[in-house]
Amino acid sequence: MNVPVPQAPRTVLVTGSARGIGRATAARFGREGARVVVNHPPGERGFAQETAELVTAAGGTPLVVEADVADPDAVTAMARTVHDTWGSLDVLVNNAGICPFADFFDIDVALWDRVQHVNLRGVFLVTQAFTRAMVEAGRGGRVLSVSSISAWVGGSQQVHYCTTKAGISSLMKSLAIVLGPHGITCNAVLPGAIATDINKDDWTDTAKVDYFRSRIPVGRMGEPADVAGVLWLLSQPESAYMNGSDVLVDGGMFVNLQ
Ligand SMILES: NC(=O)C1=CN([C@@H]2O[C@H](COP(=O)(O)OP(=O)(O)OC[C@H]3O[C@@H](n4cnc5c(N)ncnc54)[C@H](O)[C@@H]3O)[C@@H](O)[C@H]2O)C=CC1
Ligand SMILES: C[C@H](O)[C@@H]1OC(=O)[C@H](O)[C@@H]1O
Repeated sequence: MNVPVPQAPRTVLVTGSARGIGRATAARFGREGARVVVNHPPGERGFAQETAELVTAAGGTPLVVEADVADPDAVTAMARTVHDTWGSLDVLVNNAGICPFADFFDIDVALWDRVQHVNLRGVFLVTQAFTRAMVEAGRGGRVLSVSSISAWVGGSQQVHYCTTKAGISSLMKSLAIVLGPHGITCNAVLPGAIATDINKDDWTDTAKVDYFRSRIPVGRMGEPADVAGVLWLLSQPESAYMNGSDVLVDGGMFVNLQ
């Protein structure tokens, strides 16, 4: 099936868009006049409202929806709200994620499960809930999931986290096969070191920040807009033949071994 050109205004869901990369991505899609679902977990409505104001200021139309992506019932309710309000999506950005740094021997089952449920099960739940209607709508579309450079490398304090990022990348490859025949492409974006809250505490270690910066050929840490721009690019008609790809967004950090 030829992938139809998405018709403006497009309807976009960005999970975890109260802050960080998700916020920048929601605002970026707002700039094209999109209808943007701003998703946030319980307790972050204030941040989400700030994102909604940015979407509106950029020219888009926001819809703030609370849902913990790890909670199947909350995801089902979010899908019902979005479909009742705007119908099916054109673009799904699976962005929500957590990375509570911890020593391997300090990771208990509860922490392991929480990271797995938010970062990986959440992508499964949201993608299944929303692509079912996308298939029925027959307009094609995009599923873009934020994996990480951590899908390709390890982290001594990220044993629980890196596995979820590798899982996201793998999930997109299988879904590329399932959804491709419906004109819905599935790709993973793999950011490197991006200055957001997820790193706020970890980057108080100035030696680590200096090491990261020394590994990045473009000479700077990433910003949320660096990732948002690539996510927007991958939503464009010109990316229609990318399906099952991993797209590094790291300034050259991964390849810079020597
Ligand atoms: N900042 C970085 O260096 C990198 C980040 N990433 C990924 O980028 C994505 C966004 O993270 P950042 O913006 O950096 O961090 P962040 O901590 O600034 O933002 C995370 C977002 O996820 C939301 N969130 C957390 N748990 C949620 C849940 N259960 N349900 C719904 N939303 C939830 C938060 O409200 C927040 O908006 C994550 O998937 C992260 O793994 C990947 C590679 C590098
Ligand atoms: C949370 C990490 O510091 C950040 O997110 C990732 O996926 C990479 O490991 C980055 O360093």
